[in-house]
Amino acid sequence: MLHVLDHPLAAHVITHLRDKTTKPATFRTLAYQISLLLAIEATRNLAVEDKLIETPLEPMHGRVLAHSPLVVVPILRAGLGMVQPFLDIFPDVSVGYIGLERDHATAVARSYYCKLPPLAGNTVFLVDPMLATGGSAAQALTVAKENGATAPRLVCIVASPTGVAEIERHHPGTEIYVAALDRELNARKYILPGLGDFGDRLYGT
Ligand SMILES: O=P(O)(O)OC[C@H]1O[C@H](OP(=O)(O)OP(=O)(O)O)[C@H](O)[C@@H]1O
Ligand SMILES: O=c1cc[nH]c(=O)[nH]1
Ligand SMILES: [Mg+2]
Repeated sequence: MLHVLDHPLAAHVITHLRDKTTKPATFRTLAYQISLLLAIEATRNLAVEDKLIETPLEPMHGRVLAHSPLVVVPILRAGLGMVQPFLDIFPDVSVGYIGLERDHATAVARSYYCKLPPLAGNTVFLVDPMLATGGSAAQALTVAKENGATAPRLVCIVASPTGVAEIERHHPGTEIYVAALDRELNARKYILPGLGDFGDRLYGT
């Protein structure tokens, strides 16, 4: 199922990310901000448990996160720009890495790295800012499942309708969280209107 962020702050941040005059340092800050909003949305249904505490005035039953380790898996390299908010807000999180690179001519993703902690029984978030043809994310979901993930969630900043359809075709039922669903792909399989090459804009390459 596709979830599209619906929040004025998300709209504000994504517009500045798209703006071609935004420089890498600002781009990285904005990537952090939008990923934080996505992390909050994608964890809306995490389990909580009761905890008896005392405020300075009286005892009360509060709620805290139940023990449910999270694993965040960026798809290198651009996905690295989405990891930090997960590390900052969740107490019990580990990080895995899947390296995939699209061929510039064919747009087909090639795997060059994989290092994953145990995924079985954990809540797994694959993070990659751009869901274009969907080829990279579909491959990464397959790898995550082969390594024990049961229902890995996909968290992206900008998605194309083609990419969403590709995920639904290969991995039906995947929860997909995006900040924006854009119009289409161009002939070079870039998202329109999109924001250009995320990895290049993040790292100034
Ligand atoms: O949906 P797809 O058509 O597969 O395209 C999306 C992929 O392309 C980009 O990565 P890229 O291959 O440019 O590598 P990079 O992150 O190292 O720049 C992006 O970060 C996704 O991983
Ligand atoms: O529009 C796109 C498509 C793939 N990768 C990007 O960085 N941007
Ligand atoms: Mg790139």
